[in-house]
Amino acid sequence: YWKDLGVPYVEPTFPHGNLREIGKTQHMADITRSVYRELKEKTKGLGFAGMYFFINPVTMVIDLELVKNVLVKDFSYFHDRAVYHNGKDDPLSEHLFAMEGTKWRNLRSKLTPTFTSGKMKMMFPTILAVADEFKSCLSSTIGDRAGELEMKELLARFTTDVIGNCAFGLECNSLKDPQAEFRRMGKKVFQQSRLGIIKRFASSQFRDVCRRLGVTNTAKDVATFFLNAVKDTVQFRMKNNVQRNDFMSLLMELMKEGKGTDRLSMEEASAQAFVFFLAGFETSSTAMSFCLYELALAQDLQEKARECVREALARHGAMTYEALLEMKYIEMCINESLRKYSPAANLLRIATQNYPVPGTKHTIPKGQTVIIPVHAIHHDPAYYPNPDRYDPERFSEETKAKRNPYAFLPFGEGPRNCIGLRFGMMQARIGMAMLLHNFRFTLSPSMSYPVKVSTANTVYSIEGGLFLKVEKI
Ligand code: HEM
Repeated sequence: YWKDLGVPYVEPTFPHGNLREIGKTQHMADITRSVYRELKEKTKGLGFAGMYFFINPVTMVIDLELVKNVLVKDFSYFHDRAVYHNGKDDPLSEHLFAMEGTKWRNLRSKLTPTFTSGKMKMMFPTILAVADEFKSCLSSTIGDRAGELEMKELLARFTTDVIGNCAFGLECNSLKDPQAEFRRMGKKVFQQSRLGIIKRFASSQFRDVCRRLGVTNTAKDVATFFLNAVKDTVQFRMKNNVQRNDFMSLLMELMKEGKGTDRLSMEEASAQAFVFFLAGFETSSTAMSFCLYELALAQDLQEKARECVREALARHGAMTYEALLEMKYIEMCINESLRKYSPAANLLRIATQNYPVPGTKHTIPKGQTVIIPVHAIHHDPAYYPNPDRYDPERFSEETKAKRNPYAFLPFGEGPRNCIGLRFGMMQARIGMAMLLHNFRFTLSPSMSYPVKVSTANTVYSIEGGLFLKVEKI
């Protein structure tokens, strides 16, 4: 296909196309990074390269101008994401991340008000309370002295409790109880077998056939757990007339208002709660893990970040929403982790109509998957000199202003970008500020460096654990 079109591509193998090593020796980030590196020069003037997911051709966008067209300028051609969903057999798959067309647009505009800065400010005290619990949990584990802790799991428990509290109004208790059901279920969704990863990709490519065959990607026990969690919460709130300023309340309103298909059913509401939970905890906790890892490697940067927290707290007298907004260096450190280790390694779209690629004789045909290789762009020396170096100064106002904004895409871009961006950044900032203010982190002799990336996780994350020496300050 690509050869006939005269488009540079990487030779595929049957039946996986370019995905042969996925979940085995490579993460999807490695695959797209190597295609990007090999073909960037050869695609000058064209702006894209060819790949294969199984037997299907996929367009990989390389030029940032074309990235902007796909995500923003020509959004009307690319409003859907190449994600499989099957509401009939797997109700939890019918969520905002996977929905298409008008149904997606209507729900997106209804859910957007949940994430305004005003709402973030209201949720701030809840997140702070979980951060305090996180601090107590670390303190009691290490006792008076320094101790070695596996921080990746602890951070995942922190974000699980935050999102459980803010989205469901539920105490997930995973900081207190590592075996808490919410944590167990969350883990199960992201840690997949190679077969599970391949099934996910295959179902995204052969959506109609899979729907006819009744293929599902959500494990039965996970589906039962989340459907019951939402049903119980809704029933409890209705019975006891509970009013809260959280995501669940908004969903309950959408279940009451509107007519016909406009009104959310219990299953549809559960699917939205499910995706907010999933999208909310793993991404943020991996971003924090990598940030902590880099700051443990570079003690001077860690000290600078700690100083930034101390100064803001001294100015405001306590950890307030306003103090948090002033912690610019913490934000720079998190952004640099999101650059170097973007939790979502790629963005996916489908062309919903034939798309003539500007300035070329080519057309992306209707139905074809389009991939934007975020991880590869974030490691391109043309945008980030010495890209494997961790350097928060890349996100100073001055340096940022000189860079093409489409070279930084951890939350995607355009109308279909991450709806939870503000919330994700807020919980990461609060978590990092609390950790650095109270503890010092150094490398542990029992861990090998540099850390490896897990090929079994859809999110770009550390293989095994992040063992660090943690010392009270
Ligand atoms: C550091 C944290 C986070 C990262 C790195 C992240 C990243 C992303 C990315 C890359 C996308 C796809 C964007 C695109 O295709 O252009 C996305 C979509 C989405 N994210 Fe996040 N996310 C984070 C936190 C959150 C949180 C906290 C929530 C909810 C509470 C959330 C909910 C969603 C949803 C619902 C979508 C689908 C939006 C749509 O299709 O309309 N995310 N996220």
